[in-house]
Amino acid sequence: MFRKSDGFEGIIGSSLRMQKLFRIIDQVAEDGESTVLIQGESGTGKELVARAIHARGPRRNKNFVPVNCAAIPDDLLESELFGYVKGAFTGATQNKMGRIQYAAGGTLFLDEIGDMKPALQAKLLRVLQEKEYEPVGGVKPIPVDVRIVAATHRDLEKLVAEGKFREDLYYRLSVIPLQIPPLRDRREDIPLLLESFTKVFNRGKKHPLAGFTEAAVQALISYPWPGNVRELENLVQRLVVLHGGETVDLDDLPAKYTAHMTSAANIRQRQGVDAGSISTIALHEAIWNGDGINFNDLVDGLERQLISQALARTGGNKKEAARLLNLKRTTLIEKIKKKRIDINMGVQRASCA
Ligand SMILES: Nc1ncnc2c1ncn2[C@@H]1O[C@H](COP(=O)(O)OP(=O)(O)OP(=O)(O)O)[C@@H](O)[C@H]1O
Repeated sequence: MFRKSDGFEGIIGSSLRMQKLFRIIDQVAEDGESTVLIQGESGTGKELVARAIHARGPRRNKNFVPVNCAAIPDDLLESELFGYVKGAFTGATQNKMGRIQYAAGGTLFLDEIGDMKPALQAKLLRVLQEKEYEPVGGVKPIPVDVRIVAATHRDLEKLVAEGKFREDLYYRLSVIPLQIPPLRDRREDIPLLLESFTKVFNRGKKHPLAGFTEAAVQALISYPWPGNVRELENLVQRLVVLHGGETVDLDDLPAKYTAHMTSAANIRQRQGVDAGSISTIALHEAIWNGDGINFNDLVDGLERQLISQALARTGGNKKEAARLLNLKRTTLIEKIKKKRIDINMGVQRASCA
């Protein structure tokens, strides 16, 4: 979808939470050995994170091998992972290399690890503890050097408590636990994701999508996104097809993306009061959930957006951007450095808007 040069290894996000995640990915990647357990809801980008860990670490020149433990039937998963020797079962007419061996020297990404059956969990534990495995039907252990990155959208601790997941394997896997926040907990990223996906899906289109009205963006910012970034990506793809050449307004959004608002008219009214002001994004009531808000994240996200937009409007000219923001130039430069704001990103965003 995104190129590796977009965002952080193709992961888009400028919220404080994502910036923190990027820093941790770099630390984890550098280590190159420890097992990582990535947890997060479906569609939050767990596979992207696993790929980034591989791509930024010392194993990058060897294979990254993804295996979806939920998608492969139980009886096939064992031979897919560990391979088999000739004669292991009817139809095994020759030796077959398993994906663990294919990942040797590189990274094995075990997606949906929570779905792995107990017998296989025991075999995997052996790989982690002894750094060796036996192919199906084999008698001799084969040594293997592989980094294991596992992911799940399930609560593994709960599965352990219910006796469905081995406790020893859980501890072995979660040497480095990474939690990816759901999109509703980093709503500041939504405008950037909308712009970035629009740019991608607009490529080569005769009638590219012109963008989104402020009201449409407001509605999308306050939508709960149960399908996370995958859902947002799919929505933008659909809008590019159905509304090419237009600016997406509230009425163009499928009903479920506006149903959470009190009424469309209500939003327009708010817009009227504070037309064009980005502060309505951060102050929208929908940011309040049962747990309260993350004040620092929201303020940081708002600052980033304002700075990026000012840079975008001025083609990256810091002096002009500082004037638009009514900030001292030195203050702006300090903030750009401290927040590691990508000046080019702002300029690109301006040219695609
Ligand atoms: N921060 C992000 N920036 C850009 N694209 C993203 C981001 N997060 C997710 N995506 C995109 O969303 C889709 C789902 O991502 P991915 O498969 O990594 O999620 P996942 O958490 O592994 O999902 P699942 O648990 O369902 O396997 C992909 O198309 C991916 O490119």
